[in-house]
Amino acid sequence: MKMGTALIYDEEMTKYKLLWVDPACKIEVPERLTVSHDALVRNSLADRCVAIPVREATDAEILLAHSEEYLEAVKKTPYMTLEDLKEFTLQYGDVYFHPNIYHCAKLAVGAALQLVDSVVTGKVRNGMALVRPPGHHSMRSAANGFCVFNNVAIAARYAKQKYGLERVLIVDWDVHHGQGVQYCFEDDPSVLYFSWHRYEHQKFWPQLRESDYDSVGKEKGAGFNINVPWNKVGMENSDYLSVFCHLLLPVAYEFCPDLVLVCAGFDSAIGDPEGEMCATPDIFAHLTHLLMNLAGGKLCAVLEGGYNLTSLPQAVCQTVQTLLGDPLPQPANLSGPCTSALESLHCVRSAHRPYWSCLKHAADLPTSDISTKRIKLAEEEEEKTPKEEEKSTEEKVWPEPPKRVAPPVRSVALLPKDVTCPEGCKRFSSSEALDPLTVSKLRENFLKDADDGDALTTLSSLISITEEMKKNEICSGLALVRDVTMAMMCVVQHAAAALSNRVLVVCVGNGKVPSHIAEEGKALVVQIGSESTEEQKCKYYIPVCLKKGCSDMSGFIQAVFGLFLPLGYEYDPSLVLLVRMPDSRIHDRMWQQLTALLQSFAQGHTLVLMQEDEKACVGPTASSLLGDPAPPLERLQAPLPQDMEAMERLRHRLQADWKLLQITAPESG
Ligand SMILES: NCCCNCCCCCC(=O)CS
Ligand SMILES: [Zn+2]
Repeated sequence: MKMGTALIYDEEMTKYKLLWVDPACKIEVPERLTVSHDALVRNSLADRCVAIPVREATDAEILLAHSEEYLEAVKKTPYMTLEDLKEFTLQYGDVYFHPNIYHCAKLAVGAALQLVDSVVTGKVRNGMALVRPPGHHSMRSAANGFCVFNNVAIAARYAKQKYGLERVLIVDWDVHHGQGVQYCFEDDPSVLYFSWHRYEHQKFWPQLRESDYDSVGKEKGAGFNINVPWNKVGMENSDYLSVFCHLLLPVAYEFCPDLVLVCAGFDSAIGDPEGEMCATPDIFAHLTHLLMNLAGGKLCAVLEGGYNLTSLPQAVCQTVQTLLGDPLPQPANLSGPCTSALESLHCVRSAHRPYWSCLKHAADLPTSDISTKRIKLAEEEEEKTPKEEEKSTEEKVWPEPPKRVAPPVRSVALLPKDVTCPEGCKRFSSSEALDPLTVSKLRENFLKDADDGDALTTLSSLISITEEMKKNEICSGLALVRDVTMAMMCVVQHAAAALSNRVLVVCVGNGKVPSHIAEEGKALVVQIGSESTEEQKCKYYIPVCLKKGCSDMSGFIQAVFGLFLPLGYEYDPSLVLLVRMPDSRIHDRMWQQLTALLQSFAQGHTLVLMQEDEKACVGPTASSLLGDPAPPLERLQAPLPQDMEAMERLRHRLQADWKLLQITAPESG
């Protein structure tokens, strides 16, 4: 049954601010929280959430990540004069104290712990805590980067201690490196910390050598710390999605966490004076969605940074709206990752090759001298060419994120009469008859015997469903049909021709897929099975072969992240047709993961076709279409080398046409 989304916020955390002049700290203002919460209220998102009260963290909880002497020192700050506070602040970097900041810092930790309790006990499915001060820079005995206590690090330790969780994933999409989190867990294999951050070859704050991609963790924790340095500003949506698809998600699924914590900083969004990146607020809807099927959906997002008072609230709303299960926005401007991002991606994948079986086939590191020399050359080159005056971040403009309207009907089911309709789904019965022209075309094009009334009804119903999707009256649907291939042909033909849709067709299992439907590019057909179907005929028909077939979960999930998702994002369809071919042998859990992840595209307009005898799949498919998190896959063993090599060759061949398939910079080959 559908559980809610927690929202944890208390205006007490707005009651501290900078009391003196300090240029480095002036951006960290109370308004960051008020504009974010006001936007959630204004967009009717707050009242759709479960409001959970904050509480103060106890000393014991704070001591999970901090030293006693540090806590004792911070405890004295409420009684300090302004001069004492200034003096006290001097011992730390890029942070300020205030008589009420200790109280607020305890509430920020308490808010994160309340969120963990609500999600882990199942009171809610997921949630977000809007807090300040942020946490990910604070260290065992030091405040830093606006942070006093490490909210998320404490939450991870708390979750493991109180609930006996074995594995916690921390995703830090803030634009700064959460060095405090890295130090906390770098020798701990039970906490996987992933962070991307503005780095500029160590020139950007906090200018730490250990923020680079080669900090992979220590001793038993080797492999469980992943740093993606952004060596240029201006990173866009494509750069973020490429790192998720080709690095974070494969590793995260292999890690198979019991809980996902997000250091949800939005200074990585366009317009932020710290990040100077160009990713638009709607991308956070996709980043959130891509993490929501890990850990059975147990996801806790805790605010970190974010200083542009326009993009911050927009990104917060995009994140919360996705946590609530609303359809995703069409991703904006995917032009393919930039060279610098590809270099970073390549370096990180190579550095982590020894630790993750999904990366075992990552190409070698670009030999270091070439890479640094090339980068030096590139920079000298850049120095020469006069940079056109960059707009300051404050003048940056971007379109309002698109309204994400949930259609009146979430999901329909086209089923034989004897099959019960899953709860939450609406049984589809073609109410209005189709126009006679369409009917006659169906007869002549698709029906083996023209008098097959049932087949005609099924096909015309499928067409009606695609039309109602087009009008956004229905979000998604599933259908049990006698012949999936004929049904697929019919839907693609109609959708591509009549509705000028771009249709992404995902065929799971062997079976002849008439590739002519892909010819003119109105449909992109990807097929995954156990037979190496005839060589890839054209740019729009892409067969993926797994030696052991679709029952091989680790090979399958690599195809999903390494191929299907990047292709889908780049193709940007307005309809997704998911076809379960007869005897595909795919596991239900993998099927549910795929059904959930494909809703990244086409604002969730997914139509699932299954053979009539697969009645048992109706329930699980419906729950994924209704937005329930897919159950976690078991821990994945290594994918077959020959499968990975085949996918590597396929990716290499296709990346010229499909930029999001690239994982290395062009010249490094
Ligand atoms: N503008 C370039 C100078 C860098 N200033 C760094 C100030 C600390 C930022 C910490 C932060 O944002 C936490 S998420
Ligand atoms: Zn930050």
